[in-house]
Amino acid sequence: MATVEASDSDGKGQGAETSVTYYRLEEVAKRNSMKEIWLVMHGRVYDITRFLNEHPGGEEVLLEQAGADASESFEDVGHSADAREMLKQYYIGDVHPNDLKPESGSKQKCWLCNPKVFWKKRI
Ligand code: HEM
Repeated sequence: MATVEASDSDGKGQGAETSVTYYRLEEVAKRNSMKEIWLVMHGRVYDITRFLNEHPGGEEVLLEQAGADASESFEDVGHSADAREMLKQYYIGDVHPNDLKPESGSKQKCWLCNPKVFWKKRI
């Protein structure tokens, strides 16, 4: 785990300072039980231990994703704006930059599916 001070200010002491804690994926992977459950979603780490019993979709689906990247499953369900808002209260930090991989489902991923990029590549 590493904590880095990030600042929105112009360096003159103005603006809100925030500190981000970075977690390695191997650290997240250890939190995979009912006792402690963390998830990664879109590069962010969430400690959802206290949410387990409250999840409207049940605890089983969360346990299946425990300690792993649940971005795709979360999006597949088509969670509401309320659900996305709820996420904030469980946020504990970001995935360490060295462990970040390109988001699956990104527009860049499938150039064949994107006519503009497809034609560019052919020329
Ligand atoms: C901390 C992360 C999550 C939060 C805050 C959350 C929140 C919610 C909420 C509020 C609902 C009610 C429906 C809605 O408002 O969209 C819901 C339903 C559901 N969630 Fe999640 N969820 C989370 C993660 C997940 C994950 C990782 C899965 C993985 C499969 C999942 C699967 C489901 C399912 C299957 C339903 C039921 C959908 C239905 O009955 O139509 N959720 N969740």
